[in-house]
Amino acid sequence: MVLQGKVALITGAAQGLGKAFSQALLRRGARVVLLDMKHVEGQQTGQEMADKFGPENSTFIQCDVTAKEQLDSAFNKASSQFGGLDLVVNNAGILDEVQWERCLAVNLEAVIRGTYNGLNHMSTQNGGRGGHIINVASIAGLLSSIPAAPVYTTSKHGVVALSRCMGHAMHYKRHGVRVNALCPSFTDTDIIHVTEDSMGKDFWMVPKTVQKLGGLLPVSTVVEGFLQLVEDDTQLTGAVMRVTLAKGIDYKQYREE
Ligand SMILES: NC(=O)c1ccc[n+]([C@@H]2O[C@H](COP(=O)([O-])OP(=O)(O)OC[C@H]3O[C@@H](n4cnc5c(N)ncnc54)[C@H](O)[C@@H]3O)[C@@H](O)[C@H]2O)c1
Ligand SMILES: CC/C=C\C[C@H](O)/C=C/C=C\C=C\C=C\[C@@H](O)[C@@H](O)C/C=C\CCC(=O)O
Repeated sequence: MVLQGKVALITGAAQGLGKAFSQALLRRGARVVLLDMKHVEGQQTGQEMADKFGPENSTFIQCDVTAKEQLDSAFNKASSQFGGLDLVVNNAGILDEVQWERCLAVNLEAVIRGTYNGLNHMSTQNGGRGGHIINVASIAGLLSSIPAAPVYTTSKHGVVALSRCMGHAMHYKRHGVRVNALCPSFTDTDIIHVTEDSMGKDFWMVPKTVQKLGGLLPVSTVVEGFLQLVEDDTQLTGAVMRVTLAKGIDYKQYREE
């Protein structure tokens, strides 16, 4: 996808990966709607983007992705303000094994809703232009050996499965919308600074695992993978991109099922 003039909606865009993805898209000439539940950080990031790239090219909408009305309304606002959507990035996520129901609601249910909303808005069947949905999963969504984070891992496995199903050629033919998953390993953002309050007694395993894996990915490497996926012009759909320190950027290969 050539990004110049395209319209993207990104959830969890106030900070971390979502903010970096937004900035990368704006740099390439896209217009970006930033969604986040954090009002102060979101306003600040929105202002930063407006100052750098022009106020007409981005907007911040406060939105808790788990609240159906807020998410639906944010999609409607984004679409009417910028004249349709071309790219939806379901990125908002949390790591919370204590309030695990919330973890599933943010990481999985809201990504399902965001994927369906993206299809509704971009489908050629509904008068849309077609487009691309990128669901931010995690390497955790491809592993079954993260005992400290069973619900987070489950949620991310769900995101990978959802993206592969909705990225299937059957859906692509119907809607003209590609769906792919992005699976980074541990990256240098706030989410990995876990405490006992959110992770329970096994929280200490996270820094240990990071150490065992050789450290954290810089955000810039994940942005590089993200941009490769967005700018891919081979009609890739249902794909799962991995970004790891050990192997860099690659795609998980699946046998025919
Ligand atoms: N950093 C990593 O190690 C890593 C690795 C793989 C995948 N991921 C995934 O990347 C995504 C982005 O995380 P990050 O690393 O930038 O972490 P982060 O904590 O810096 O950013 C997450 C953002 O999501 C927002 N958010 C959380 N709940 C929300 C809700 N209900 N509604 C709207 N916004 C909400 C937060 O306010 C925050 O701005 C997440 O899905 C995460 O699971 C992160
Ligand atoms: C616990 C989740 C924390 C942060 C969220 C984020 O999505 C990152 C997840 C990234 C990767 C998790 C990897 C966990 C791996 C464990 O199974 C560990 O035991 C593996 C240890 C060594 C593997 C060595 C290797 O294969 O190279």
